[in-house]
Amino acid sequence: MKICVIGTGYVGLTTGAVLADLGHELYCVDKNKLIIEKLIEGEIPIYEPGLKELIVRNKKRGLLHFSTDIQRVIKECPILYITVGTPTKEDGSQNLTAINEVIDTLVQTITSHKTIIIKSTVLPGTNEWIHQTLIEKGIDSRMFDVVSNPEFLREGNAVFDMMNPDKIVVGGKSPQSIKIIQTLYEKLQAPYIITSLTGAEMIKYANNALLATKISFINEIARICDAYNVEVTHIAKALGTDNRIGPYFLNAGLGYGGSCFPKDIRALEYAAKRRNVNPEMLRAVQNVNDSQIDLYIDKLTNQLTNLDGKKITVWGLAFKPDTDDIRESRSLLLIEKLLERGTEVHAYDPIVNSFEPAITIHHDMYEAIKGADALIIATEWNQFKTVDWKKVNELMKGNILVDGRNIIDPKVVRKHQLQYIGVARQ
Ligand SMILES: NC(=O)c1ccc[n+]([C@@H]2O[C@H](COP(=O)([O-])OP(=O)(O)OC[C@H]3O[C@@H](n4cnc5c(N)ncnc54)[C@H](O)[C@@H]3O)[C@@H](O)[C@H]2O)c1
Ligand SMILES: O=c1ccn([C@@H]2O[C@H](COP(=O)(O)OP(=O)(O)O[C@H]3O[C@H](CO)[C@@H](O)[C@H](O)[C@H]3O)[C@@H](O)[C@H]2O)c(=O)[nH]1
Repeated sequence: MKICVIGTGYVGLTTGAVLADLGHELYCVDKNKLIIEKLIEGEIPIYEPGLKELIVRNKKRGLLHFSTDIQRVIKECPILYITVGTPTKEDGSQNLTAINEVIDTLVQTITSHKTIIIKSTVLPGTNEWIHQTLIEKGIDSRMFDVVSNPEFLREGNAVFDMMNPDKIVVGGKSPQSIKIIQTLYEKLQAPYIITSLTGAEMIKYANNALLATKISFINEIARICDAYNVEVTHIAKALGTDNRIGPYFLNAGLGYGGSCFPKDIRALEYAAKRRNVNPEMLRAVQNVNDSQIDLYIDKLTNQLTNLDGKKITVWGLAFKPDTDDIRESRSLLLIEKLLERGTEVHAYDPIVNSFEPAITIHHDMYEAIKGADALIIATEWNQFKTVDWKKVNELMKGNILVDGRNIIDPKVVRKHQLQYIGVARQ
C-alpha cells in the first residue's frame, strides 16, 4: 500500500525512511519545495545519525520517493501521515496553521478512502476537531478515518527510537484504522496502547511533561545539594538504582531545551487552564527551567566580577548532542544573556555553524578558546568529554570552566589549574 508523509522535517523524514526500510512504499512531500528538491538531488537537509544511509538505501530499493506534487501524491496514497510542525505561541496556545493548510489540501484532494494518521503533537481534542472539520468542509465521514499515533523519538537517536519504540500509542475511532497501524508496524516489537483520539494526544504530553519534570526535579535537588556541598551526580546515581525511578533524565545542568519540551509543557499548561485546571506542577517545572541559566551566569559573574568586555567561549550550540537543531537551545538563551551583559561571545559546535544573534563561530574547538576569560560547555557532545585540558589552560587567558552539562570531572580540570564552576559538583 502506498503511504504519503506530509511534512518532511525531523519527524516526517525519519518516518518516511523508517517505514520504507520496513518494506512499505513511501512518498514524502513538503510545502517547502527546496527541501524536496534537495532530497531528490540526494542532499539530506537535517543532521540525524543513520538517517542518510537509510534514505540512500531505500531510494535505491525504489521504496522511498520525494515529490513536490502534493495533491497527486495524496490522491494516489490511501494512507497519509501528517507530520507538520505545531509550534506554540508565547501563551502556550498552539499555532495550527500547518494543520489547517493540510486540512484544506485534503478537502480539495480526497476522492477515495484515506487513513489519516496524525503524528504531529497536538493538544487534547485536536484530532476530534480535525475529524469534525473534514466533515464540516464536505468530506463524507465514510471517506476517511483519523488516527492519532504520536511520536516519541528523540532527536539524535531518531532512527533507533523509531525502529525500537518502547510503545506504540494508537488512538482511533474505527477498529479497521487501528488494524492498519498494526499492519504498518508489524515488524516492530513494542506493546500497543490503544485508546481514544484524545487519550493518545494526552499520553504524548504526559510523557514529555514527566520527563521534563525529572530534569527540573534534579536541577532543584542540585541547588539544595550546592547549599550543603553535596555532589549531585551521586544523588542521581543513587536515585537511578531505584527501579521505580529509573536512571534516565536525572542529569542536572542548564536545563531542557529543544523543539519539544519547552513548547509542549507550555501547551499542556495552556490546555489545563483552558478547562479551569490549575497546573501547579507544570508551572513549577518551567519556573525551575527558566531560572537555570541565570544560576550559572550568577556563578560566573561572582568569579569574573563583571562580564562586560570579557571574552567568553561557548562550546555547543545545538540543543542536545547529535543534532543540528537549535530550536529553543539553551545555548541560544545563554548567549543572549551574555551579549546583554556586554560579553564578546565566541562559539564552537561540531555541527552547527550558523547562529542568530551573530557571534564569532569557530571551526575548531581549541581555536575558539584562544584568549578567552571563561569557557562554558552548553551541550553534552561526546567531543567535550575528552578534552586536552593542558592545552585549554595554555590557550585561554583566564582559567574558568563552566560545565553546564555535568560532563566533566572537576578533579581532572583542577589538576590543570582550571577553576571548575558547576552546580553541586565537588
Ligand atoms: N522533532 C522531534 O523530535 C519530534 C518528536 C516527536 C514529535 N514531534 C512533533 O512532530 C511534529 C513535527 O515536528 P518536526 O520537528 O519534524 O517539525 P519540522 O519543523 O522539522 O518539520 C515540519 C515540516 O512540515 C512542513 N510543512 C508545514 N506546513 C506544511 C503543509 N501545509 N504541507 C506540507 N508540509 C508542510 C514544513 O515545511 C517542515 O518541513 C510537531 O508536532 C512536533 O511537536 C517532534
Ligand atoms: O537528564 C537530562 C536529559 C535531557 N536534558 C535536556 O533535555 C532536552 C531534551 O532532551 P531529549 O529528551 O533527549 O531530546 P528531544 O529530542 O527533545 O526528545 C524529547 O522530545 C521529543 C519530542 O516530543 C519526544 O519525542 C522525546 O521522547 C523526548 O525525549 C535537551 O536540552 C537535553 O539537554 C537534561 O537537561 N537532562
